[in-house]
Amino acid sequence: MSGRSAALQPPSDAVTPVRHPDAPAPGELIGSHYGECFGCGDGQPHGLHLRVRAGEGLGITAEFTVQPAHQGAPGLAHGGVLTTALDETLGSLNWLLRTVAVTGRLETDFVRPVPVGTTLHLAAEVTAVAGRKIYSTATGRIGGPGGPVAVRADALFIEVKVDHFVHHGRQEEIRVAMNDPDQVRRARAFEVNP
Ligand SMILES: CCCCC/C=C\C/C=C\C/C=C\C/C=C\CCCC(=O)SCCNC(=O)CCNC(=O)[C@H](O)C(C)(C)COP(=O)(O)OP(=O)(O)OC[C@H]1O[C@@H](n2cnc3c(N)ncnc32)[C@H](O)[C@@H]1OP(=O)(O)O
Repeated sequence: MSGRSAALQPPSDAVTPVRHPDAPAPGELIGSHYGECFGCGDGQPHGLHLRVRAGEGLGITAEFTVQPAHQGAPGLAHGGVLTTALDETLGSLNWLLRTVAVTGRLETDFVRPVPVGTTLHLAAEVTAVAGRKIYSTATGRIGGPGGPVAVRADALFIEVKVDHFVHHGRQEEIRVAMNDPDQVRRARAFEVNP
């Protein structure tokens, strides 16, 4: 059963965006956007450590292996953790558009339980853009990239400036991030749009 809410239906003036000329090449492993990110950072021992690759066109793929720390029921992944994996994969589409955007709305269908130890094969794509609104969709499959769907999601991301994080983030972490040349370089890569 899947029914998208009205907020996730692109308006009639929505367009199909183009992949940014500086987007990572298809097959390229996309590094973490922030080392302390719960979804993709190496600095979080219980994080998802999601590994994301650029796909063709407006698509991306990712893998996440469910760890014991991710349980919601004995031996099964927590639904919120699975949603995080989808959110992180959908967020990584930012790299293809070279746009900084945050999740505004995210709707998840949980289709099959996902046992601990399972590698979730995720795939996401941008479906439409209308002004600052970016519409996207994702699936998580088990057993392989062509395996049965365990989770799927539709999302609306909203474009923001890098300043969004500087303004809203706790100063302690912002200070550390801004003193890290690698982090500043990653953030700057998004500020240069054609
Ligand atoms: C120095 C450190 C830098 C670190 C950053 C470095 C690099 C980052 C770069 C890239 C990152 C790459 C990968 C990221 C991967 C994964 C990240 C995971 C993603 C997340 O996990 S991210 C956290 C959760 N996320 C939030 O923390 C958002 C909280 N929220 C807000 O910050 C505001 O709420 C905001 C900004 C969303 C909107 O606020 P706003 O004032 O800018 O805009 P406004 O309200 O006018 O909305 C404009 C149009 O969007 C429509 N709209 C808005 N919200 C909607 C909703 N919920 N449902 C339906 N429609 C919605 C309106 O209806 C209007 O539509 P219309 O134009 O048609 O009227």
